[in-house]
Amino acid sequence: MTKSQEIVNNPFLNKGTAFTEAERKALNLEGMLPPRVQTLDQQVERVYAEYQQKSNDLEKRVYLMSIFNENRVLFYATFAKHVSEFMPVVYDPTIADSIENYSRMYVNPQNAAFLSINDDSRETIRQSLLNAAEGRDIELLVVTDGEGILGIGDWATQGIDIPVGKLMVYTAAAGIDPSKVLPVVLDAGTTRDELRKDPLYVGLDQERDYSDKYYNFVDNFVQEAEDLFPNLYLHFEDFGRSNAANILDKYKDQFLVFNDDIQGTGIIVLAGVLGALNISGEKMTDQTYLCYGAGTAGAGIAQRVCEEMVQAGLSEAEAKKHFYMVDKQGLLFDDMPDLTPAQKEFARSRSEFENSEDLTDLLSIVKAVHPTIMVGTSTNPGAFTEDVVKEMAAHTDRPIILPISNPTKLCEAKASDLIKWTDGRALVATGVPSAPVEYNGVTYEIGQANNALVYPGIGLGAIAATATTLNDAMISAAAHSLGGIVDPKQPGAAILPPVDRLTEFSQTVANAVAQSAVDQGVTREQISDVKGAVENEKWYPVYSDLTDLAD
Ligand SMILES: NC(=O)c1ccc[n+]([C@@H]2O[C@H](COP(=O)([O-])OP(=O)(O)OC[C@H]3O[C@@H](n4cnc5c(N)ncnc54)[C@H](O)[C@@H]3O)[C@@H](O)[C@H]2O)c1
Ligand SMILES: O=C(O)C[C@H](O)C(=O)O
Ligand SMILES: [Mn+2]
Repeated sequence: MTKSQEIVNNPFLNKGTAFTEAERKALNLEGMLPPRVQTLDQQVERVYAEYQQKSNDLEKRVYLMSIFNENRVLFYATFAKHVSEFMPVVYDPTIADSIENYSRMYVNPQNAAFLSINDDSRETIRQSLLNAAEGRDIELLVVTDGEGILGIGDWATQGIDIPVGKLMVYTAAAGIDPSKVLPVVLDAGTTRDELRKDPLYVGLDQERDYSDKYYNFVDNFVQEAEDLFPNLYLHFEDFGRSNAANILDKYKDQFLVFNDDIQGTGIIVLAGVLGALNISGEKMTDQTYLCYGAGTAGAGIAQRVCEEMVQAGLSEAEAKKHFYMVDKQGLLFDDMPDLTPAQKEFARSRSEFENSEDLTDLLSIVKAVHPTIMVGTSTNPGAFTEDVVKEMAAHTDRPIILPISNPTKLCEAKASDLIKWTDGRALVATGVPSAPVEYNGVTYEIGQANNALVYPGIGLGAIAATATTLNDAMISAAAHSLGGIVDPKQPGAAILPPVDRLTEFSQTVANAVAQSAVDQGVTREQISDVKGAVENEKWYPVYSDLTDLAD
């Protein structure tokens, strides 16, 4: 390829019709582009107009991805102008359709690294990461093994769109430089037979590996990534229930790592609960918490809220008494043989109930324990039925209800139903965006309890502070920093800040996390001006002069 072709084909350099006359001359681009030089604003207008022509969200997403593949500045400049409109298209829920159709729609690897358990030597992994990074200095890496994609299960290699999409949100929300990021998928096989049988499937045709070989593969990847990119922030996403917590626990004291489903979700739900208590005027330590769907996210959230009760003055044993975990078996009891380690922490004793054998369905459980907070992470659509919700609302003034299973088709309840069934008393947030609900003359704004509202700021804060670890104090600081953004006195106020202010509160979260790291002294460098360090780390979608790339 000639140098001029390399430039126009490099999404980190390409400006399309916005290459200036001087650049076209200096870089030998004359004749390679139509003659009129356009501004970035004009390009953004053109992209948005074309986007609006697309007939459904998946087509819109495919179109935006083509812009992303060609020109990062143009993609992010357009995204910045339409944040709340683009979020559900670029990210959840439309990303779920794009993952399910990934192989048949395959067009471009999107600068991702694809690693295979069949070739898991450290040399191959190292070379693969180097190839995908193309000499770029990587500071943020999002990795999945595709086993627990949202609530839609095992999509193995097709799950790569999750790291790609999460990284897009990092840049749009927090201004992470898109040339410093790397999406990675670890293909360890799949449990989904229909994928394996599909001749178009681009991943490995083999059973998912659950042996030590899998952990060895993950370890080779982590060690090589940490070695190649020494200042790395390593984000784990959508690993399966049997692996996610193990992997986080294995690396969290050694490297700067983050599990979004456990920690990010814990933070956003805690922030939502704090927002709800701010509205109701109730105390955290008076709450009774019901986790419905005690998997990776459910347990991560319960741990975070429990930690908050401990910080509010309860002993750990006292705090745990406020929690009830429900999974497929019903209410979880400590004599059940198949509990996960995280479930065991919160399992109850049968002796607490006269009818423990009957506590196998949500309605009976709600009747027995009278929760004041109910969080759904079960992937069981519609599980928060009218009966369940009315029963809950009969025993508490302001029931806090967060059905956050994604995507939309898996959500435990619709926000509009929750408001209606509780006569406007419920304090609600959902995992995907929900439209405001009109009820009895009040407009109820529905917050989005999605980790996307916090993980970009956490990453930016940790990277800007040169943090060496991401610890509980930093995580708690992130959750508390979102308070005060919503006016709790406004009737129908949301419990979480609105997505159209995502960039603003990502900055707030980043400042809080960076400040906490600096206060604790867990940074590589001495930082005196925390806000300045966060601002310095930010990238903005504007073109820079490329004439000096000329030979
Ligand atoms: N909004 C957010 O920010 C956010 C973040 C993470 C996960 N989630 C969503 O939460 C859901 C769960 O994700 P995860 O990573 O924890 O998955 P997971 O597989 O680890 O956990 C799901 C749990 O639900 C249980 N379950 C399944 N059917 C059930 C039923 N009928 N009744 C009770 N429990 C049932 C499973 O046994 C499992 O323990 C997904 O839909 C995901 O999209 C949302
Ligand atoms: O990706 C999302 O929308 C949130 C979360 O990480 C999930 O797994 O559902
Ligand atoms: Mn996730």
